[in-house]
Amino acid sequence: MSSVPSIKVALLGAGNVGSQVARMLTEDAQVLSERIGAQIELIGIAVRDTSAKRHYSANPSLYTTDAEALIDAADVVIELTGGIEPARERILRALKAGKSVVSGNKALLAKHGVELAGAAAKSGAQLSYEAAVAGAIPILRPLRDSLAGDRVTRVLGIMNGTTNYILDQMHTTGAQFEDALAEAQRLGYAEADPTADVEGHDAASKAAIVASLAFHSDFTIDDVHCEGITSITADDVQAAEADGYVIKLLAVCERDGDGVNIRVNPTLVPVDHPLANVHGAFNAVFVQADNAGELMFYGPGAGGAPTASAVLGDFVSLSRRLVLGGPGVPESSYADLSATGMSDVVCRYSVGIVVEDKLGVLANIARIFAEHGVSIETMRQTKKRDGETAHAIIRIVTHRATDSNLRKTMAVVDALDTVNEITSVIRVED
Ligand SMILES: NC(=O)c1ccc[n+]([C@@H]2O[C@H](COP(=O)([O-])OP(=O)(O)OC[C@H]3O[C@@H](n4cnc5c(N)ncnc54)[C@H](O)[C@@H]3O)[C@@H](O)[C@H]2O)c1
Ligand SMILES: N[C@@H](CCO)C(=O)O
Ligand code: NA
Repeated sequence: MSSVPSIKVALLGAGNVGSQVARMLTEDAQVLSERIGAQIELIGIAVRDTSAKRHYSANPSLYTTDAEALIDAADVVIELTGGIEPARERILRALKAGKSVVSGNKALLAKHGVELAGAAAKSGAQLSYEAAVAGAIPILRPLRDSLAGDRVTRVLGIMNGTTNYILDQMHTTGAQFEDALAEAQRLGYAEADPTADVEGHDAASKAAIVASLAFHSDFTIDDVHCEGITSITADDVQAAEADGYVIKLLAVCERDGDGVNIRVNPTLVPVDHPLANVHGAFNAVFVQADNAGELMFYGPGAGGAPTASAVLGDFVSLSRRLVLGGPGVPESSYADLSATGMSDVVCRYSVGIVVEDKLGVLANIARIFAEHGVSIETMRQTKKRDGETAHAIIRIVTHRATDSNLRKTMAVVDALDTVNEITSVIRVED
């Protein structure tokens, strides 16, 4: 083994992911040490309650509530507590002292990534966070290293396991939204506050991280247009199936003129599209690059052990560099591109409108679409009877239109006396 006598590891957090990392660092310590070329030693696990029951019980003497003292005694810090504070302060404490850090904290990285990367670059420490996006799937290292010589034009995919699990259950078993969410929480996929998952914020954090690496710029979650899945109903799911689609929460980061458009929204995906067959908490990410063409990354996007695999990969990689010596390689943000707004984004749409079932209503709606330059591809009407009044549900799929034209169209349609409700406006992936 090398002249580095040992690498002392501090683990912050022992929840779904942290406890699996503790297990791997304990059970695989010898194998990991061989791969790194130096003995590794887990010196402590910072938790809030040292007596709490955990998925994996490490040596009881390792648990401590004094995270700061643990960080100060370590060579490498693995942060798996989540949230902004005190995670941010603790990571900065480590980086400023030249200690390398592994984190899976996408919420923090998508908000304060520039500050953290700056602290790492200043002290020469390394900051790695493969676990932050798409769980076990290697996607950040490919973007950062393997594709560093190419020009990425688009990254698109399913980047949140919880919402994919919920939508998949709604499609395949007819499960209710709330039941599927509870199961995703039980299985360890969801964030501590699952609002982050279902409102799309978790996928938006990931999209900001991915876009920053893919386009060599600094983006934060504030640069991401974000819609979650809370408004998706069983009716939307059934209507999508009737038209030959499934609903997926997609994250898209793409070159848009001189900038980058970054968005997260529910999307209708044709049933024969590869993304339609991404089930459960699996994720899939497509990357398009000028020379590589189209690449697809697929695998478990959430869960304790799969995510711990990505954490350990980062840990081995940065520990090898510690053994070799020299500073970490900073991220490049030379391109300095800006995020673009939504108004010029072009795609197809599926809309659901509840109308009074009267002569001329359909023709009037079709006319409004045409007047706004939004061409209708298909239109389907079904009867809906509630109480005295006869209603119809109109489902329209449009040809490609700009986001602004579609919004203007829907505003005019919504104002019609004969329109009861616009139940959904969902983008359609070609
Ligand atoms: N669960 C997943 O599938 C998954 C996947 C990728 C990334 N992540 C990320 O990994 C991190 C951990 O996720 P998780 O699912 O293990 O969460 P979790 O809620 O199961 O575990 C977090 C643990 O950290 C502890 N903790 C919180 N604040 C603390 C503090 N100040 N000091 C000490 N301990 C504290 C909590 O008590 C809890 O035990 C989060 O940033 C999450 O976004 C999770
Ligand atoms: N809550 C996240 C964990 C993985 O990042 C998800 O469901 O995808
Ligand atoms: Na990953």
